[in-house]
Amino acid sequence: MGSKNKLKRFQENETFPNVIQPSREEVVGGFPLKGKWDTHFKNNNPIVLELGCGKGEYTVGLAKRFPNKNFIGIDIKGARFWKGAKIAMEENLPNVTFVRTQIELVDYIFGEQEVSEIWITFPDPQIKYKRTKHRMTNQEFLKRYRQVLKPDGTVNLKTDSEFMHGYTLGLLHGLGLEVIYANHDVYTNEGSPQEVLEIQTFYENQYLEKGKPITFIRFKVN
Ligand SMILES: C[S@@+](CC[C@H](N)C(=O)[O-])C[C@H]1O[C@@H](n2cnc3c(N)ncnc32)[C@H](O)[C@@H]1O
Repeated sequence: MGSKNKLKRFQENETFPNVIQPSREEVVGGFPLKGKWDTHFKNNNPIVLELGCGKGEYTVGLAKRFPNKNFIGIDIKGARFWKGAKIAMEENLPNVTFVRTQIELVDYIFGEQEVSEIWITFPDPQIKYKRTKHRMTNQEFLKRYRQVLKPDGTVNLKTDSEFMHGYTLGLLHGLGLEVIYANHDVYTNEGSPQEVLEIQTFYENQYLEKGKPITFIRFKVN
């Protein structure tokens, strides 16, 4: 994407009522919506996050399927989720919001047990040992997810990365955390939830074109 186009999207994001772009200081210095997201959505419906949402295919796709839940897509790249925000506005989806921030700050943005469900869609697997701290299912991230999730809350990981799939399963096993469902090739082996099969993301489509199997895990962190 050219820089002109990015700038245009940044400017448009500023005008979108379903986009929040706080500074880091605003987030760590006491984020006003923390613990009060019901005031933003004007209802008490369950809150579902998509972390590293890119263009926000899951945020928008799930929001259409589950109108009685609220969906929040988080990504540091606003020019990407501009797409999802625009679709949500055009299709009048009041249960969609995007926040431009770092996933590492998730526990500054949501109060304890404020979130019902988390989706992590095609994260960069960060395979190199030195990159472990950026891997989105490492123990530090799991701690942050535990902090914001309800006790029975679930995390959903959809990825093309066999490494990420195996790493996460191993870690969950070692920590004694419950794996509700796991499938190492969702389009070949039956049994995955409908939304896993029906919603496809931008990155996913690139992997599908290369014939890569897509994996899925639904797990608990409590
Ligand atoms: C590989 S892309 C996947 C995007 C999308 N989920 C999809 O499947 O098409 C990973 C996304 O995570 C975002 N991301 C990576 N690390 C992040 C972080 N620490 N905080 C916020 N966003 C992050 C990137 O900007 C990128 O959009």
